[in-house]
Amino acid sequence: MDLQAVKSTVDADLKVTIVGVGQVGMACAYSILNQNIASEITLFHFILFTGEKLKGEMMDMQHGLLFCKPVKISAGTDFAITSGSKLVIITAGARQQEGQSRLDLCQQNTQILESLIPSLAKHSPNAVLLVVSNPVPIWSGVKVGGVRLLDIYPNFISENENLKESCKDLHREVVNSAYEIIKLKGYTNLAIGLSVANISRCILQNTGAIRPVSTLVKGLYGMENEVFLSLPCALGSQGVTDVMTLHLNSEEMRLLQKSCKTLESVQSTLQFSSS
Ligand SMILES: NC(=O)c1ccc[n+]([C@@H]2O[C@H](COP(=O)([O-])OP(=O)(O)OC[C@H]3O[C@@H](n4cnc5c(N)ncnc54)[C@H](O)[C@@H]3O)[C@@H](O)[C@H]2O)c1
Repeated sequence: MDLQAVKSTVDADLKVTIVGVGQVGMACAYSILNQNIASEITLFHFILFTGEKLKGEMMDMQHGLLFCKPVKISAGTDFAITSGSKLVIITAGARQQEGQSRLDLCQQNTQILESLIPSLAKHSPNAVLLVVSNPVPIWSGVKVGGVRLLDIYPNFISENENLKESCKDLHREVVNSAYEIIKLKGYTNLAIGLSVANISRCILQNTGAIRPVSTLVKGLYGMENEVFLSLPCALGSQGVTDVMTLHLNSEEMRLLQKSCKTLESVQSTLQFSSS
């Protein structure tokens, strides 16, 4: 078997299903199409919510194939069309409105996920599920050459008053940036689409690269309960293969555990139709 034959076998097997064809779903589909990382992109949508839009989105992407590497584009409202996916990306869900936090969407999106995941898993039992619908907790950190600045010079920020203020401003801006974009254009989609395509590449090509994604943190950093929150994780064809252990100072540890408690208290209020 020559290399080309091996390559085409691998490529032919990389089906990605995108669930939900709203702003985020289509930005993910378009970014994945442009990055030549899937052999098939399937758009799936609940029949109740679609009208003619699903067909329109599929045709629009198909018309662009002249300018991309060959990819099969399909779409449908029957779960059977998602069969055999390697990766299922869920973007169906209520979106944040101005003034709403990610946590406000929890109950509504939990019910949507409950209605989707069993059937998606039945048709693609080996797929990695990537949930984009909110709430998705976000980890963010600054490193230079893979090393945290604070690990080299722990007092770098605390000894420099101007820098301390700049860091606070930067932190505020990062935390508020999505809300600012929602205020300006009504939703966020392009950056998240590119970010999802990048995560998809790590999974489909089994790269082992580190990306911040939300994962089960029970047993890590002294957290005892079943909470999912974002930490830097190694990603491969099985999804999250490792969670990175970071050196956190006592303040960072306190904040991480505070986030854990916040998510835990939201989780405890959620109602599941199966329970
Ligand atoms: N993880 C992130 O960083 C990030 C960034 C942006 C948006 N989001 C989230 O992604 C989700 C989608 O956002 P969007 O801007 O594409 O919204 P949108 O309104 O444009 O599209 C939502 C899609 O979900 C479908 N949908 C809505 N209710 C449904 C239901 N009950 N059952 C099945 N399908 C349903 C809609 O028909 C539509 O296709 C939201 O939850 C949003 O908060 C996450």
